[in-house]
Amino acid sequence: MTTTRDLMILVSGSVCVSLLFGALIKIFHKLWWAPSRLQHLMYLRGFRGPPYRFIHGSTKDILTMQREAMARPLGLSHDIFPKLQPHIHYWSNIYEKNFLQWDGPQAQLVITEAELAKEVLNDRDGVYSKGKPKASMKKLLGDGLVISQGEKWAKVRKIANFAFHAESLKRMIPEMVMGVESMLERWKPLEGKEIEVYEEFRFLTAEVISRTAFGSSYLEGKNIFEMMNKLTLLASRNFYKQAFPGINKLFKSDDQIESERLEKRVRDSIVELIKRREEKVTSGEEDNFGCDFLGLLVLAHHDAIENQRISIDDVVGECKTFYFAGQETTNSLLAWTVLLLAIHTDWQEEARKEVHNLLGKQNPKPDDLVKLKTMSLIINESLRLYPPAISMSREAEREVRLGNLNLPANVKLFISNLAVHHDPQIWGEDVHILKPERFSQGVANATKNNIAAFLPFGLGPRNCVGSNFAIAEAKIALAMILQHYAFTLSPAYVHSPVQVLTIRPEHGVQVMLQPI
Ligand code: HEM
Repeated sequence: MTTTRDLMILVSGSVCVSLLFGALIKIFHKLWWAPSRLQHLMYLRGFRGPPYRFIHGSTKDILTMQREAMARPLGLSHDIFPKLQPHIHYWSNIYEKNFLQWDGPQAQLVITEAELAKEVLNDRDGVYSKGKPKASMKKLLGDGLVISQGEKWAKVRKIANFAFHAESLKRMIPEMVMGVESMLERWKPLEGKEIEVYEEFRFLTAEVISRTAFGSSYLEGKNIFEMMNKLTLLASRNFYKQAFPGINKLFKSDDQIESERLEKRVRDSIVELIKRREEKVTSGEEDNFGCDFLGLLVLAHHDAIENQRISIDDVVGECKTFYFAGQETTNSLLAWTVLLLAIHTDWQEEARKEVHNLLGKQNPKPDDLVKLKTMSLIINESLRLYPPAISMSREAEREVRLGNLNLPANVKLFISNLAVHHDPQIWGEDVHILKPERFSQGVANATKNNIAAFLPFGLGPRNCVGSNFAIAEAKIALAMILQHYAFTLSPAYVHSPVQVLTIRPEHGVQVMLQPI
């Protein structure tokens, strides 16, 4: 005879089975049915690319190709596109210049054509959003300016534009000069010897962003930078990792646990920084929060109008974003430019001549920077060959016509500016050769009026808010180095650009330093 207990077991058993069945159907739909159907639709619309593979999409192939490319020696060649984005180099050759790949179950149109990149980045109809960030990127950058969208983005972008506009930048120049002076002081014992500059520029760029944006020093923010550096490594290592839905919530990988721990510690340290700034006002030591970026953020956090206020987590997210974006990128630009000048000593001499004619032994002043024309050509060519940020991501919010393609809604877009910068059809057969003179008649002339052919700082409403800051810092550092030193490449240098979100020299950049 069936008891009530048996009945309950039967009912709860069937509920469990139907829940499990429902979950399986959902997973099957997400990981197989939806991508397969979308793939079919996109093939019919003329999109080509590697076929979708269960769960992983194209990511396993991408990781394999990247591993193989990293193992191939590069010599001293500047032909870095096949090394850093081997899958894009390969697939854009065998399919189409703009092809379809799969970031796990998500369709992703890879764009290597300048015209399409321009259309997406300019986003005249407001179709292309930044999309949902990967969890690891969110841990690194919070919901800061690089990631945020809509009103929240617009509010902070206004603050950042103000904090880094030309007049504010002028006030930052002396801090930049001071940072370079202390770096050159550190270099004195190494005169006539080998020096590794990537690490040197890490300290410099960290010191400069700390002083100019956060009113502190590298030493004060040291633990934040160290933790951000670890988070960067973890975010980069897990960029293409895919997991079965739900599994990553039940079983966290060591990297996830470590990222969560670091995320919390970074938050605590930044909240401390914010509190110290607030206390200066509450204790009467200062009558405002300050006019640097942190001061403006804290002010926005205390806005009298409630719906204008930004939360403490927003302030933390922006600080993380600027600690990262303000340091890693310029660090990379400086290291690659010094490498190029160490190899191409004729251009080093040209740049030094210009610096001597303009500045003699004086430190650069704000108005001098625009007059360093040869330096601008060299920096542009360095940014073309070794763009610190080699890609940009977007998502189509709705169905849209892109070039001659009909793009379905919710497809991700991956723009490879590295591919565009290394495209011989745009730059000519000497595309991999350092030729700063390409830019001598201006960027428009170098790109034959195709403005999206040169995208080191992006384009359109989401372009880089710190581009002038980065160029000013790079010019000051290079000018002051050239005033004091000549340098050649050390025999110890091994050319191995690697992507750890930005492009880094895997083994550093070693140069021999000769005082002049
Ligand atoms: C050589 C140095 C730099 C390079 C190559 C670079 C590159 C870029 C690129 C390509 C973008 C556009 C991303 C996209 O469209 O998705 C971007 C955005 C951004 N950059 Fe930079 N950047 C540099 C320096 C800096 C500095 C020094 C700062 C801060 C002081 C900064 C802060 C930002 C921020 C906050 C954004 C997001 C802007 C927005 O979405 O509104 N960058 N950067």
